[in-house]
Amino acid sequence: MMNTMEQALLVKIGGSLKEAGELLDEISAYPGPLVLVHGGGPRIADWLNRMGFETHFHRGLRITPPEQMEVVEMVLTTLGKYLAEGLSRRGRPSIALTGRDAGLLEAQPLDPLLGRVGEVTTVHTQVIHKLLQAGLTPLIAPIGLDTQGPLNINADTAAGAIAGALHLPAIFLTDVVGVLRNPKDPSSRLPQLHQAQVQALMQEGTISGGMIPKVEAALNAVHKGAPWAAIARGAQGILQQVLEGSAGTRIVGG
Ligand SMILES: Nc1ncnc2c1ncn2[C@@H]1O[C@H](COP(=O)(O)OP(=O)(O)O)[C@@H](O)[C@H]1O
Ligand SMILES: CC(=O)N[C@@H](CCC(=O)OP(=O)(O)O)C(=O)O
Repeated sequence: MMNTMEQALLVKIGGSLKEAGELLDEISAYPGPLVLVHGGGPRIADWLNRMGFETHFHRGLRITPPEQMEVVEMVLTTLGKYLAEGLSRRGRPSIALTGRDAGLLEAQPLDPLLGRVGEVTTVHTQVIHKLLQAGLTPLIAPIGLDTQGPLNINADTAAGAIAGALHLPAIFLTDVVGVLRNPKDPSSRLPQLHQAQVQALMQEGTISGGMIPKVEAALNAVHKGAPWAAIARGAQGILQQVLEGSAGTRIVGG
């Protein structure tokens, strides 16, 4: 049987994670192949604010007027380069990509009312496989492409689509220990959820804000072919703990 620590994984790095150094130590030390997707919501908000733009969310998605898309793309691209450098320095050579590179993420607008917000329609997995074969870790920023140009894709949504296309387990690292029964009580972690339970928690409002795209992405990954998906807090030792089932919330099919 394959050693669990050599299991290939997709890991989504949440933009809410502030301790990037410790997290990069953890991710770079993982002994198996990794495909990484990163967010950057707080940094995007900061730059939009500095540029004098107002930002609004609808169900966890940033409404992105075309004139704000350039800022979103600049922030995510720069952040990807910074993270790739940090991982490479720690001994895991990594390449930062966006969906524009080699046509990686084909996308379509989600709803005209959300502006340049997109969803992934096709993941061109070949480029990911080629990088992995070359011993390089792909680190993907959630920018997709349609005929009009780049689209802002929620990083969880992008990670779910990519994990599904690659049939890889997905771990969404964020700033909470998992899905909480009471969002104010970190000891109320729900260890495992299936689709109907997730939907009930969304309907009653227990799952809200940025947790909505995360659970929806986890469900989508599982529907598209990922064996499972988990939501966990980015911390030292977390990947092993999630693989063992001792941390996070695991989302399963059915
Ligand atoms: N039921 C819930 N359990 C845990 N977190 C929740 C829940 N409902 C909403 N949240 C919120 O979701 C946040 C995580 O989403 P987000 O801030 O978008 O993270 P990231 O930037 O890592 O993608 C948590 O910090 C918490 O405020
Ligand atoms: C459409 C949409 O919401 N895009 C996100 C992309 C970044 C992201 O998802 O970052 P986190 O992982 O930090 O949330 C945004 O503009 O914030």
